[in-house]
Amino acid sequence: MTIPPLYELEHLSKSFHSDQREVVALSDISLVIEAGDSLAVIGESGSGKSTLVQILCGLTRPTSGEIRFQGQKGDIIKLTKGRVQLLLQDPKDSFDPTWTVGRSILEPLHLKFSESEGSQLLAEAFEKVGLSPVLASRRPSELSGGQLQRASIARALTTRPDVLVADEPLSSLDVVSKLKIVDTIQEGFLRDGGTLVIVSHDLSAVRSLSKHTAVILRGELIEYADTEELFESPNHPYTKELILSASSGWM
Ligand SMILES: Nc1ncnc2c1ncn2[C@@H]1O[C@H](COP(=O)(O)OP(=O)(O)OP(=O)(O)O)[C@@H](O)[C@H]1O
Repeated sequence: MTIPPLYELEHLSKSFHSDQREVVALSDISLVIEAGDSLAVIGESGSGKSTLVQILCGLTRPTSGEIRFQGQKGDIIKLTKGRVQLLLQDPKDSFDPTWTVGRSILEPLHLKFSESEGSQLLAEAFEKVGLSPVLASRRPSELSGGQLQRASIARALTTRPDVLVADEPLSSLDVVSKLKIVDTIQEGFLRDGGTLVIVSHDLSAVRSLSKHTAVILRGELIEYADTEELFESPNHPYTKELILSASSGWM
């Protein structure tokens, strides 16, 4: 028996209606993501990357076309229950401002782990992302943007998801923190067989993290390839431009 891919997207489109105008965010996207794959989604601002991520997490439904998770159609939230972690660009959104950061991280762990196992996982995760353990007893407003982003990555990894869907997770980080996070995702998640979908403008991070890269331009998937191949010999003129502008520091 063949195992179906983790995700299959077929002719998927998504439109929004705002001010009586139709905005086509995604148009006729077909894509397969296998378990254990790491896929980067790149493209300019407004091209539809976040919309794609939201669809993968079941937070938005496509207007037309189909999405299957492990061969099954239906409500993606139900189908992926507990197996997909979404990591957002703004880490503030994933923490309760009235709780300590540690409590926010420990709370979802109660379902799967004992209290001492939870504390152990929290300590390990903080160490992996390079955060001092004392920060766990602070509130989100007492951490810098970069520290909070690292805490949200620690939180995403402690729940041991099968799939990590990350929308611009590196944007508020300095170079050293960025390298640390890339390393943590590689060593603490991908090496254990996790599946990653990452949206990022940081093409060097994309290059080291992802096996495959999808390029989106105005809602269309214009190129999909093995990451190294795509960076070495991009096919589409837009991809060439994107890689050139990144290497000259414009992205
Ligand atoms: N809820 C919404 N209502 C109306 N239009 C929307 C909505 N969400 C997204 N859009 C529009 O859909 C298009 C794609 O947006 P999306 O956020 O997916 O792009 P993006 O590539 O993630 O951009 P960025 O890199 O700036 O985050 C844009 O034109 C955006 O204005």
